[in-house]
Amino acid sequence: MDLPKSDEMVEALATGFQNLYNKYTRSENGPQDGGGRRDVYIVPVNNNTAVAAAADDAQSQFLLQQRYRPKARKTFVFDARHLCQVKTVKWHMMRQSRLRASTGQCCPVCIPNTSWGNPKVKSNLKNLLDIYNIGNIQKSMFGCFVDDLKFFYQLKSQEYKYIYDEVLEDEVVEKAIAAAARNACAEDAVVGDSRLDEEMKTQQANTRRILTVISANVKNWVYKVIGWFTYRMISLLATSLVVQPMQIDRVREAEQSGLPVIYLPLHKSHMDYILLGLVLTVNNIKPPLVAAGENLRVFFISKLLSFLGAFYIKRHIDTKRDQLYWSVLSSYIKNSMKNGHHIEFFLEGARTRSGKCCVPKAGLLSIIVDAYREKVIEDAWIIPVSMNYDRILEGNFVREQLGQPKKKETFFAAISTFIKAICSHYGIMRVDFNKPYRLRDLYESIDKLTKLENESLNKNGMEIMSTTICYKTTVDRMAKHIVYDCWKSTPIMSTHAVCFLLLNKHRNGTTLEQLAKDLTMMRDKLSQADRDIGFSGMSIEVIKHALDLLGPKLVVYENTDSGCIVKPILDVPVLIELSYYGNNLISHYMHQSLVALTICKLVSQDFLNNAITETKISRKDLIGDVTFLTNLLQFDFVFIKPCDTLDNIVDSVIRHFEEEEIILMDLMLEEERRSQYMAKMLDSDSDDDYQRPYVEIDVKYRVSTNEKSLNQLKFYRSVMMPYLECMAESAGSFLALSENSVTEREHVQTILNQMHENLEEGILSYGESISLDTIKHSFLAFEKFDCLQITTKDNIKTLQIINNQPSELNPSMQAMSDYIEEFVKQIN
Ligand SMILES: O=P(O)(O)OC[C@H](O)CO
Repeated sequence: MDLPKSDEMVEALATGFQNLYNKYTRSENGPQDGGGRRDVYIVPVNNNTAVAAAADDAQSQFLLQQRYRPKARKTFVFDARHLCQVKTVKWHMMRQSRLRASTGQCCPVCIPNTSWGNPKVKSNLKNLLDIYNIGNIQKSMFGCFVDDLKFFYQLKSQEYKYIYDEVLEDEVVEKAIAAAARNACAEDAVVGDSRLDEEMKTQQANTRRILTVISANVKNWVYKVIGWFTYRMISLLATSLVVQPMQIDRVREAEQSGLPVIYLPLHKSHMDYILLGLVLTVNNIKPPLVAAGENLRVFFISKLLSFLGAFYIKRHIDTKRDQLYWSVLSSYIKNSMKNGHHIEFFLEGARTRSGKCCVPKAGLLSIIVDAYREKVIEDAWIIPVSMNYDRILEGNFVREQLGQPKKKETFFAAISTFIKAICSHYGIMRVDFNKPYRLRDLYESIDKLTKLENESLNKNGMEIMSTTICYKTTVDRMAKHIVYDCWKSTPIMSTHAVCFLLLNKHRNGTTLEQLAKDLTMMRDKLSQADRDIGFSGMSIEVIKHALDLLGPKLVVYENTDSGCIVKPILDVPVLIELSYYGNNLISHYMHQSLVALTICKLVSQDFLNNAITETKISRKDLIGDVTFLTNLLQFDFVFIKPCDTLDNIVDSVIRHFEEEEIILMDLMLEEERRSQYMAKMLDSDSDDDYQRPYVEIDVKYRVSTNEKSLNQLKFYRSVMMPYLECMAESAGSFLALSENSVTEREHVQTILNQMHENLEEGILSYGESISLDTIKHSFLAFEKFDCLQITTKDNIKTLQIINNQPSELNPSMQAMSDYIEEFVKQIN
């Protein structure tokens, strides 16, 4: 029978009350009022009454009461009168606190002594753009403009020691000066004392010059004035500047411990330095000295940034050739920490051009680790930070990704960006601090891993790493661990989610309703996976907000027969810009995508076109191909933490795919897995593990033919496909070369042109595959695979194909190209 809506509601309420009635009973035990009347209370029906009665001794009664009463009374008891009052009294609705993933925890393997805490915490975000939200500032009659000025004026002045002389007198720097002087005289036939003295003076002057450029010159009053000015400006640009107070408290605690704090943010925008400094300043936490690239040394701005703690460093340092420079820089950073300064630098070196996190460079981190090993500092706090924007101030990096040279930073460019910025809007900005941990803990854990690896190389009769290489590997792994964790805990902003869905699910457009449905589903899945979501509210409103920020140049609305359709514009520059935002989600999908790419390669084409019903793939093949992909993309992604293994990652993806019914659950598979596990356990327990070879049992996975599962598999595959397409184009380009060698600049251009042509012809499926970064990274990967040789002379890079006898370990460029093509073949 079809009930009208109102009848349905009455039915539902009646059933609800009936259930409630069955669960509760009347009790006369309520407190007496003034007139001696007792309130009637409703209490839950105690199913254990019978049990309680049977318990004859006082102790068991007491124990039962302890077990059942407090919880029941606290949770359920309510006054019956309130039920009658509900119609007349205004309800005070208690909003249930939203729970938020407690992201940014330390690695439980490498930092085992820091507690993990709850996976979910009460959502308690704070908008710092509301000045009355920050400190004890009271609203005055003059309004917030004057109030925030007063707030900045009253901020605590921090102590910043100028350490120029300490560095000049540092023994290491003195030795480097002497070495540089000796080197300069090395070519002279006869070197007298006066010649050496002269050269020493030249090198000392050189050192002073270097140091003047490097040294920050922090002024507290500038911090306050500029702090206030930036605060006002950001209030104009952004809706909110969001932080989590709990994270700020942790940072404050670390900062007050007396150890130097090393802030390591992921680099998205030039706003990063400003935001981090501002967030710390308004919370009365001493801001760090910030390593800035020499490209930011532009008129006026460089001085200003130096007053705010920026110290300028060369973008590329050759530690062997630039020994004097390196020793001055190291000494400056070490002495800064020794003198109570905190340090901030970007492990990735430059801002990400693709939106995803970049593979880190370990140079500056090695100085910090050196300082600890040389006992210049007792230890330090590591705080990975992520700054997130609904939209970045820089606009986009499309020009550079399409191969055009980077525009130089100038004073006028900065002013024009600033003017453009205040005429636009940038939505929400977020600053998240991961849980601080000790440098020593991370260093010692990773160092142990490296040493174990070296031991195993030794036992297997392979060439071991030298002490220097061991140390370099450790620091490199530390850097990778830090960015991996940080990227994985970065919150997802509204624009990220919408762009990701448009590119990977609805390239040809969809209705707002469908997009909202997908967004809701994605939010749920991300929350289940403990990813923090940087937006709230109804999905449809979130989408409108994101589309509004992205603007009409990227996404259009189209009226069709089936209603209003939201559609990304499929031009290359637009796709690159959309993928910049969408790529933030790759951190969540990258492992699934690697496995999906491999499954699609391993199963036959017929299967994906639904022509055959079932196929099996071997785990060994799967692992082999995933390993290849991680090596191929090693300059684009950090896929694995140093303390984890690819096997673990593949296993967890397989489990996830089983839940999604992409891989079919198989009892046999479980058996095989168990025996695999047992075999491994027995093998590791065994004393004579070097005599007996370990026999791996191969497991076969059944891939589902269900249409829904196949679509899901194709979705995962699409996430990383642009990177694979770019790699395939790059490998293919070498096969068409008439010469054996070519300059990098020339060849990059050839590849870019070829990609544009292939896109038009439909050979390439994803416009966003066209990416300068990935092309350059492909060269480095091919060099690692010994297919390509890269030589640099007079700052010109030359690429040369290696025509060695190809083997399984060293595939030729042809084999490399064929192999990658198998991953990117088009499927319906
Ligand atoms: O992204 P880049 O290459 O402009 O470098 C940005 C660095 O922050 C300079 O300090």
